[in-house]
Amino acid sequence: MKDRYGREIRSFRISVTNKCNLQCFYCHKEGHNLDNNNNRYIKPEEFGVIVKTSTKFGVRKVKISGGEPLIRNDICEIIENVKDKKIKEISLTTNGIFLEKYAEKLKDAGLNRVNVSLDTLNPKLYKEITKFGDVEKVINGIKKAIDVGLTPLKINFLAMTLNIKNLPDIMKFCRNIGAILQIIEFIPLNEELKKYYYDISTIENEIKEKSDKVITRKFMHNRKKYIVDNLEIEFVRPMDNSEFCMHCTRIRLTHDGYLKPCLLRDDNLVDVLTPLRNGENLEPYFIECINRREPYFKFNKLKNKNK
Ligand SMILES: Nc1nc2c(ncn2[C@@H]2O[C@H](COP(=O)(O)OP(=O)(O)OP(=O)(O)O)[C@@H](O)[C@H]2O)c(=O)[nH]1
Ligand code: SF4
Ligand code: SF4
Repeated sequence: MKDRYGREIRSFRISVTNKCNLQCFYCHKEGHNLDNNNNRYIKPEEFGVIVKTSTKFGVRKVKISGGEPLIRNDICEIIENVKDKKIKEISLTTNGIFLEKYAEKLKDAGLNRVNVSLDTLNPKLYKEITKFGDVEKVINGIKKAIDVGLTPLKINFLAMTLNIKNLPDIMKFCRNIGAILQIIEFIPLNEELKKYYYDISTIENEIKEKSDKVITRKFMHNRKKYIVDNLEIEFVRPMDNSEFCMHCTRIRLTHDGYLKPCLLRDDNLVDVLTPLRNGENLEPYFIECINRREPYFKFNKLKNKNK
């Protein structure tokens, strides 16, 4: 099904918890919502029903996120329930601290690949950014995940003024271990964070010039992917980027059971857990969520078909 802006629905990002073992100063608290009610803790089989319904509207890829998804001790059961013949890929985004411990079990449960956040290899700076994190654990987790085949593994590098000097080291690391590098533009959530904003277009231009090949990821916000000396580098530039939003094919589920039409909005959620627990058909709730979708950064070429 397409939304009012002609955008298809292909991927479903499900937050399985709003809790995290780290406290990054820039955290979006993506899993966080108005409702902090334990009764709305979603069970593995409930994720299964919700994801199965989403496949009727075009979803073929599931991204599991948090908070930190690996703090749920039933994470493997969640993955087993989400598996469906129509779902072509299940991936998970993690801070990597518990990855070494879980990698093999996740793979056995049916997870295809992981994205790991890594803003620096420097232990001191890593701790400064994450408050409690030990970067050694993350590095070991990444290596283990590659060993067990949770690949292609992506490293998420959030480009900020305070870590941009670390980018060459991260590039070298990714090249050595065969990971894909995602360079993500930082979205300052408040005035105080604006000093960390770093415009990644200069780096993108440099990389574009050096690259051997450029690929556009259709259905993934039309993101550009560059290949430089065997290293794949992808740029994620959501800030004020109307093209990014125009090609957005994602819906989300909050950790407490609301369908979320857009990452950056909390005012248009659709409760799907209550109807699920009342034994209702969930399709009308998905239709409502899809109808509420709007590109956050609008582009004047986009036409609202209802107008
Ligand atoms: N604004 C916006 N940003 C997004 C969206 N999806 C992902 N991002 C950004 O991209 C970052 C990386 O997301 P990941 O969860 O690692 O996965 P992904 O890159 O979206 O997906 P894959 O490349 O397919 O693994 C997030 O931290 C967000 O900053 C989206 O729909 N809207
Ligand atoms: S690891 Fe992710 S969820 Fe946890 S605090 Fe950092 S940004 Fe937030
Ligand atoms: S900001 Fe909203 S509309 Fe834009 S890409 Fe992200 S989720 Fe999609």
